[in-house]
Amino acid sequence: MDKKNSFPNDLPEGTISALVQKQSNVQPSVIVIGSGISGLAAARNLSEASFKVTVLESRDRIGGRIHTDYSFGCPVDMGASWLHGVSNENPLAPIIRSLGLTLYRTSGDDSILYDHDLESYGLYDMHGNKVPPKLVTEVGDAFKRILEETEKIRDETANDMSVLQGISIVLERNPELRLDGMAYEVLQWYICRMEAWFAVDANLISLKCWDQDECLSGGHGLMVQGYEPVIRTLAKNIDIRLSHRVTKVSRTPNNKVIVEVESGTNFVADAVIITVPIGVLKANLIQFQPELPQWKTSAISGLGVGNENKIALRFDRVFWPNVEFLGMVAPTSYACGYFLNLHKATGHSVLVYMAAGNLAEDLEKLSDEATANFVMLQLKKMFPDAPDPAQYLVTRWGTDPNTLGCYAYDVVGMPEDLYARLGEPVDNIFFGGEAVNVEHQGSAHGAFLAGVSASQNCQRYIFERLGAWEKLKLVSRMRNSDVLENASVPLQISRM
Ligand SMILES: Cc1cc2nc3c(=O)[nH]c(=O)nc-3n(C[C@H](O)[C@H](O)[C@H](O)COP(=O)(O)OP(=O)(O)OC[C@H]3O[C@@H](n4cnc5c(N)ncnc54)[C@H](O)[C@@H]3O)c2cc1C
Repeated sequence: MDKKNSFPNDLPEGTISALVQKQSNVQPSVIVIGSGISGLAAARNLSEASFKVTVLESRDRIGGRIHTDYSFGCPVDMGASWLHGVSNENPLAPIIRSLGLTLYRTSGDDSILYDHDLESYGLYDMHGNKVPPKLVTEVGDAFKRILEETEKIRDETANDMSVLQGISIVLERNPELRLDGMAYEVLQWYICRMEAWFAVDANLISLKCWDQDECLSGGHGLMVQGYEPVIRTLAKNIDIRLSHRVTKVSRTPNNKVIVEVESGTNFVADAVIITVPIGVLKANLIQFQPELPQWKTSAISGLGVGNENKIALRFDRVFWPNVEFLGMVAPTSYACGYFLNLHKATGHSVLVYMAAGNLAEDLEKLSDEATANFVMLQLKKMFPDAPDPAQYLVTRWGTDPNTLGCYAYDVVGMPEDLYARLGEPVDNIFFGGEAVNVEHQGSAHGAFLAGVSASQNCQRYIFERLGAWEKLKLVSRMRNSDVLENASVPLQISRM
């Protein structure tokens, strides 16, 4: 029996499907916009509760900001690549375990501001001199202290300011924490790494909100086989229409939604779940009829969107040391940089350069070739004899019309309830997506949870409209045996 198109006949009394069948013989329908991890989580949840679900996706592929590229002959994640929180409390753990995927833990530290595994770093200055590991550790300790002092500034000041401003005040007040020479450059590198977490420069990050993310336990682990298998699993048997760019969402007087796509085709359903990136919402690429209320539009415009790009380089041979990260220190955080050494985690001779904030935006002004050349110049500062890469890949998350940025960040002085408001439904329009998750925004697991939560709200809305919410024993969680099969096996952690 095709689960997508009809109800099973043996519906237990008290389920939504049985109730709806009895009342109207019409299966409740939901359109999900976007086939990233959030949209797929929402679609899967609803599909398993016997809703008719259609996913409309603008790209010709699924996964959104999770995108594993295989053109190097091995998996390379050009969007999300880490599982933040390598533990069973991570909502993605059951899927990862059931698929037998391996994680390479780069750091056991749960901190988001200081998530460094110092032993596996190789840092160099602009002239190719290796930074002594002792200095890296010392500056790391100083940076930790600076962050602690910065927290005190936050606690004693009513008004918000940027993290950079907070750090400047700390250095003014504590001359012993000021650094110079190479130590100053290493400090800039730590700031560069922190900026990469938020995907925005430190002069734009809100001090009030900067460390408010909930961090799951277990540290940070790279998905050795890439994130793609997770996406494929969630997408299994879901009706997904690729190359369907939504341009308009209209509510009708009879409680339906009409969703229009670029080609002019309309889709009608009882409700819609929007999981497009915050950058797409901010750019008003989807029109709403009637317009969204002011409390919603101000939440959309109030959030910031950062940018991060990856430049992956495949070489014919490994010529770099066996460390997890190779970094360049410099007089400003903008001029610092780092490469993730995928060889250590996966055995493939691939380096991934990661640029965030202003640098990520500036790189998008260059051609792919010029970007790869820029990255090679950085690499040659460390390894003058580095050969040309055999292949390279360049992302443009900031200008890609399907994304328009990397993920949400907290703007200085923003109201505290923006994420919550973003997640609030407007009648039968529900909102999922990374930026909606109050505790884990900017992450794959946060986006997944936001999708699950939007689908639960959507189910509740439809059941309430049917007037029988209390009577129903709802299934509002992932219960698919396909997905959770073998869920009791442990997470596989490797360390090469
Ligand atoms: C470079 C980078 C590195 C990252 N690293 C990590 C990491 O290591 N670990 C981690 O946990 N998280 C990471 N993230 C964040 C993580 O990737 C995202 O939070 C998550 O994938 C977002 O999922 P989503 O479903 O909310 O959005 P998306 O994955 O963006 O899905 C939204 C979908 O909507 C589609 N869409 C857009 N406009 C329309 C339209 N008009 N009509 C129809 N469809 C539309 C898009 O094509 C897309 O498929 C990273 C992100 C980036 C960009």
